Amino acid sequence: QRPKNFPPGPPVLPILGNLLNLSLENPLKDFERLKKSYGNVYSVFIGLRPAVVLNGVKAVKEAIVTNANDFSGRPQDMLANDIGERKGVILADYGSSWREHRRFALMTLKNFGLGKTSMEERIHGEIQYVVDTLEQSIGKALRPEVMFHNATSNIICQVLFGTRYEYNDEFIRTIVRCFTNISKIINGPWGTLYDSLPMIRSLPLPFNKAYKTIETCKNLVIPLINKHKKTRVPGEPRDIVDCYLDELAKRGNNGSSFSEDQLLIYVLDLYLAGTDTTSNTLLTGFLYLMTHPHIQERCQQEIDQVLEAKDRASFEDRHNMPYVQAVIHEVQRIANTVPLSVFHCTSKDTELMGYSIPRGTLIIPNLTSVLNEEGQWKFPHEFNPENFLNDKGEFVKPEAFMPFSTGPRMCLGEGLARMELFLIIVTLLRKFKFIWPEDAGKPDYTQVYGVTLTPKPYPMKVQLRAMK
Ligand code: HEM
Repeated sequence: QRPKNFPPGPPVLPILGNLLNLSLENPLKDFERLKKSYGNVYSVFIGLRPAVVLNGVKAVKEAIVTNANDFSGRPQDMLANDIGERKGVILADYGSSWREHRRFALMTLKNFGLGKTSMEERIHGEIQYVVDTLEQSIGKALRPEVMFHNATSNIICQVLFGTRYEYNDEFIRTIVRCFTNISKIINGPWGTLYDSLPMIRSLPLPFNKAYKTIETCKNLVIPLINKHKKTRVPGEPRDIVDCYLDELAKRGNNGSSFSEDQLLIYVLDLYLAGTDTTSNTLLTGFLYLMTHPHIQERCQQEIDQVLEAKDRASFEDRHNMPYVQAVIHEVQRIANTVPLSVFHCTSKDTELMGYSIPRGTLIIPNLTSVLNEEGQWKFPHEFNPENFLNDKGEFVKPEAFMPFSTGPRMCLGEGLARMELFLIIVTLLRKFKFIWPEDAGKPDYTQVYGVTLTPKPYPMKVQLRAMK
């Protein structure tokens, strides 16, 4: 039953809690409906587990920014944590190991060139393979999901392992398949049942496959780490794995949170967080650009004007491209790539907007409710770059733009993701015209639910643009 002064919510059934109020396939509409009945801060029981859902910019910020110390934990007893052994960054609880690994990730991402040229070099290097793939597809319809997925995967692989893979490489294909399967299990009905009903966890049910699959991933990465150990020159890191090994040598074994076991999960974390998110955002972007040709053309005009004869775009050019910036941000708003953020958890008994919330309560920041919140956007329910432009046509970023979440747990890959989105979209729009194939019927903007939202697979046609 609800603790005293807990946020309101639908009546709770024994054992099942509110599972019957939520679609296990896609609960986003249910969360929206419950908001209408119970307000911006309400509670649901996912089986036996109490959860508080935060809706709208005010409630989300008040919890995870203003009261960040109380609201920045991660639940530690769900399938995802059990698989990840509570290590790494994404699912680590709010504490010193998380803090050290987060700081280290931000620092190493910076040293590998975020904001400097070398990250741009790596991204541009990978874009060339995308350009080649598109050039080979001129005149034919192609399905872009594998291409974008491989590109974002390679960018993060270069930062992590200093290497990229051919688009048909077995490593990439296996790791992508494994992560897709794990995320399907975690998000699907079996994962939800595992999280809601602890008594079924020891039974031989389909969620056990997730443990086997993560072993396959680890077995792919262990040889890479071993190779780094053999070939590295201490103090001269080539990539993040080398940086971590340097740090490990420096810290030794005296109580540090850094260890080789941590490294394995840390690397898998960054790979996982950095791939699907960015590629799904790109997929949404090109779906909308193809089906809104006037917006695509206006971007191309601005790109031609700003880049003139320059041989390629740099991230700095964004400051001269307000319209392109507005389009990319609008793509992120509509893509709503991580719709319920990553779940948080209260780390102590606390209060929010007059309600009492005990320690250990699951917190669901409903980013969807912020990205389409009425009153925060000029056009909350349509794809319209005007959401990010003021009367003078200048780029502005409303407070409710939080696809990367906010507060101390906010996405640490934001800088990398934004650089990738900008350079990929600008380079491709400069070179190609993207066309919705005539025989493809009406575009379907429905998204497939998961930790990340994905557009349904769609076809794409490309034509070379005459370079100005
Ligand atoms: C468009 C692309 C991306 C989106 C929309 C996105 C979104 C998010 C969101 C919503 C969170 C949860 C924040 C919270 O718990 O409040 C998150 C966390 C995280 N993201 Fe991203 N992300 C993207 C790209 C990336 C990339 C490229 C990386 C890789 C470097 C990355 C690494 C992480 C990590 C490590 C966390 C966990 C942070 C923590 O728990 O402290 N993300 N991201």
